[in-house]
Amino acid sequence: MSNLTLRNVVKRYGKTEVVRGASFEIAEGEFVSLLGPSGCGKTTILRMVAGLLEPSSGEILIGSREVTRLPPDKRNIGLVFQSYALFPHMTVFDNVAFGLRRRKTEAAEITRRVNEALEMVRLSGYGSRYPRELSGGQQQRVAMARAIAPRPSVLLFDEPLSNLDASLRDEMQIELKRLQSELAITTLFVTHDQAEALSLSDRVGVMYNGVIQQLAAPEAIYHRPVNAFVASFIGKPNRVSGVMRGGSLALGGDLVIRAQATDLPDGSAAEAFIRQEALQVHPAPVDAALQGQVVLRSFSGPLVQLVVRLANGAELVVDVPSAADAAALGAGETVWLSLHPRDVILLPKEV
Ligand SMILES: Nc1ncnc2c1ncn2[C@@H]1O[C@H](COP(=O)(O)OP(=O)(O)OP(=O)(O)O)[C@@H](O)[C@H]1O
Repeated sequence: MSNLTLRNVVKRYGKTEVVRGASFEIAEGEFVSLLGPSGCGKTTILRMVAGLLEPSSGEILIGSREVTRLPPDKRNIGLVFQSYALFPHMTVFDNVAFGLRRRKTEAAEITRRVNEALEMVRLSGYGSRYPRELSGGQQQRVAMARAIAPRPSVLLFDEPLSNLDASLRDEMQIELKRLQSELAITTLFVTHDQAEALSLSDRVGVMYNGVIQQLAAPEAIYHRPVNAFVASFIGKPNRVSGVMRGGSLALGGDLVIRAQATDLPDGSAAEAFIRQEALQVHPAPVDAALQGQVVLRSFSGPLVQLVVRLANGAELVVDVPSAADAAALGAGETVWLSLHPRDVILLPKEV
């Protein structure tokens, strides 16, 4: 086991920088996800760590060993891809044994480690099957067993669950979390699925445009985003613009959003990001609430979603638990929205 360090890693194609100076460290046993929209550069980072792509500049270290220009098989990493990439003509046992045989591990030790790895992914007894005789989820577990059997220093996952259907993906997420915490292997996980990244990771790096915008614990990413990209990418919150007046955001008319202490100067343009679950709906006026009108109501089972239009034309989406009184409100009704100042994320307006 080792930590993984990237120092100012850049990848350039022609004049385009697709990774612009990535610097971060993953501690021993830590699980870090890179999360971002398609094309942001997350897979490129993973492939450089794996040794499948050479950085244009910068350094990659596993433990204290510099591996920047070493081939993949000299890095002691385990790789799991979206496509499983199992060898179709080999049994499950031989697939899992592959890395160990390449290292000339002794036969008895191979058998022991393959069985141990298959047990860890709950596939004991499947050793003599071929990949085509397994479900997608089982094949992905074989791929995981193959990655962990040689006891790598670092595990790399490239969207490993995105080929699985939704219920299997949830199940595999729990499996993966269990496996990683049992093995405590340093892990870099690439995904575009924010729920997956938030629920699995010790820290999440949100990427956009070749830059890691914020690398922090899931709660910090969700509640204390550092910029508008992170705030709007995670959870798709409501977003309203205004001007700072006495520590609150004035939206125009007499609409004001109170926030917690902020260092944004009075008179500056700012945006408030408000999660849909942070707003409370009232059928009658309450203190410091925003008055509006319900323009849309949709029922989704556990939640009713209301779209409320404020006097300035801004529309806010509110999630109301189905069992709450406010869930009975319908289009056309006048409502008041309240929220706690701590639930308002205020950021300077980006131009
Ligand atoms: N060989 C290449 N030549 C030129 N540009 C490339 C090459 N490979 C990747 N890119 C570009 O690098 C950028 C980052 O790609 P990357 O695969 O890392 O994105 P990603 O965030 O993993 O997206 P996805 O989730 O779609 O895989 C993209 O804009 C892509 O078009």
